[in-house]
Amino acid sequence: MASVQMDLEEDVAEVLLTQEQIATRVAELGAQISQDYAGKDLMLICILKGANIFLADLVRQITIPVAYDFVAVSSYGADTKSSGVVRILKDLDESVESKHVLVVEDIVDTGLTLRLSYLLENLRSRRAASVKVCTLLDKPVRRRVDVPVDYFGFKVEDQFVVGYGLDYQGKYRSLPYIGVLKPEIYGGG
Ligand SMILES: O=P(O)(O)OC[C@H]1O[C@H](OP(=O)(O)OP(=O)(O)O)[C@H](O)[C@@H]1O
Ligand code: HPA
Ligand SMILES: [Mg+2]
Repeated sequence: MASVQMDLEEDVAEVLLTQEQIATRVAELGAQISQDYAGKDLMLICILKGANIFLADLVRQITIPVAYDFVAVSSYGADTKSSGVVRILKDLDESVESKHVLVVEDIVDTGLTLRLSYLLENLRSRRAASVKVCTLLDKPVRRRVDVPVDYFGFKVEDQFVVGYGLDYQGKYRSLPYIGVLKPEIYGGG
């Protein structure tokens, strides 16, 4: 592995999900979504930045026609805890009217990003035919507000995870697997 990746790896205490485990599960999700949305006008909406790697892999496992667009809503900033304030930084470029929308997230943790952004309500008010949520990781023990998760890759425990798009202070997104950071990295140990 390249030396930059080796530097990042030194901060990882444990690999939680390997590249292979992720790929297998993403393929299963792609197959399920292809079956569920067959014959429908499917549009994936990726929440930047964390979900972009999942989106890129997921769309290539979907075997029906699929479009995608991006929104940016950020709450975590540089911290490991949600600030509770969610800003819309970038809106959709395309209309979702009469499309079956699947919102793609890397992780649903407290649920505040999806809830406080009113993204799901917003998409419904723009007359999407349906609005569902697909997240790679679901961390239900930390949930503070109810969020409908229609598809998930893996459930995770109450640990701050990085890699495969997930960051800590903007770092670690490029790791090909999902790992747990050493507590000393974020002052937790
Ligand atoms: O359910 P929650 O507790 O709200 O946490 C989940 C959200 O937090 C992360 O985004 P972040 O705000 O870190 O932005 P990023 O994707 O640009 O890293 C992640 O990508 C989710 O969007
Ligand atoms: O565990 C996490 N890792 C990275 N970003 C996150 N945003 C919410 N939870 C997490
Ligand atoms: Mg983040």
